[in-house]
Amino acid sequence: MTGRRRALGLAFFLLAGTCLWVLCKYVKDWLLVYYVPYYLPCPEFFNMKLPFRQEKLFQPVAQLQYPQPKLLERGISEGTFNPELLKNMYQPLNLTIGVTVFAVGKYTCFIQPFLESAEEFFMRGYQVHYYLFTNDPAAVPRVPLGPGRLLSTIPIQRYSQWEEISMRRMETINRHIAKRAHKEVDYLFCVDVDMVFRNTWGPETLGDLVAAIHPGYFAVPRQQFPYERRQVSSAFVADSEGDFYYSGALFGGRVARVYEFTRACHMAILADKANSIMAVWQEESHLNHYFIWHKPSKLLSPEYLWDDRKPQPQSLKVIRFSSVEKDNNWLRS
Ligand SMILES: CC(=O)N[C@H]1[C@@H](OP(=O)(O)OP(=O)(O)OC[C@H]2O[C@@H](n3ccc(=O)[nH]c3=O)[C@H](O)[C@@H]2O)O[C@H](CO)[C@H](O)[C@@H]1O
Ligand SMILES: [Mn+2]
Repeated sequence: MTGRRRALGLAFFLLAGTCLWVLCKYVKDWLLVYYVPYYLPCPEFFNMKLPFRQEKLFQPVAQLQYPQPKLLERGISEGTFNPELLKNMYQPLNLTIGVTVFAVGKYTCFIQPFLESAEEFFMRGYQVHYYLFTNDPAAVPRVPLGPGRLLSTIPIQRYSQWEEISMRRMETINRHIAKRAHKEVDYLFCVDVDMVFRNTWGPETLGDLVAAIHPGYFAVPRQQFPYERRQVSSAFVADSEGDFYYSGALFGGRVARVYEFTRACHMAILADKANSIMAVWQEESHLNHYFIWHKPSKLLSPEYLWDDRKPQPQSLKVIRFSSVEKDNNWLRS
């Protein structure tokens, strides 16, 4: 009798357990959050809702440990490529290179020197499409463009804080690629406007996902890189991680890769906003976080991103693109 009762009890527990497990599984699915995938390029997706479950934080079993790479052995720089050979390879491809640049508020004063110098040095002999985002289209000067080169001025709103203006570029670029740029360009570079070109910039810079070393950190041990170090931020990077400190003032690549990249950065920025936190160097921190697990396929040396305020070190043979002196207090007021 007790044996039968025990068997019945066991069967009951098994049944109840299974039911509970099935129930849990269903409830978990009901609790899914839905989001609208605004970023998908096809209009028919706009009314579609996709289920989204909070992504589990990826925790590697062992930390990725290897010595910090030396910059001077890496990175595109004078002497590491053959311009003649590259020209013969790339010219027949009939590529269009896009450039996004933002000039909001007083930053419109940088447009003229930026465009004039780009016309002189940037991707000469290729088709170039500049996308200039501004809150003040009337302030865009008329700069004569060479054949095959195009400028589109795109009106955008002005956020009150400069940090927000800078960070929102990720969102704006991402939407712009979905809406338009993916049909118009093969490669896209996204750059700061407070810059000028000073020397040739050619197809040696083209790659799937391209990044540049921040001019202030090319000779610094990784522990001293100004990555976001607070774990609550989605831009967090541990002391033992990171190859280079990349600049937020320049990134690029194949348009589809730039789309994925800007989307990931924008989502991470939104996640931080939801937690009332802003990464230490805004979108630059998120960019650096992204590049830890999605390494750029091409790295540009500081030749491609210098800063006029720094003396030119001997190791730097040419300066091709450099940030100009500026008065941040006046610009950001
Ligand atoms: C030396 C230094 O401190 N560098 C940091 C600073 O770069 P920068 O001082 O170079 O930032 P920035 O003032 O050039 O702003 C970035 C870009 O946003 C656009 N813009 C910004 C503000 C505005 O009112 N209107 C406007 O159009 C413009 O295209 C500008 O070039 O900030 C970035 C964050 O975003 C990065 O953290 C950089 O590491
Ligand atoms: Mn800048």
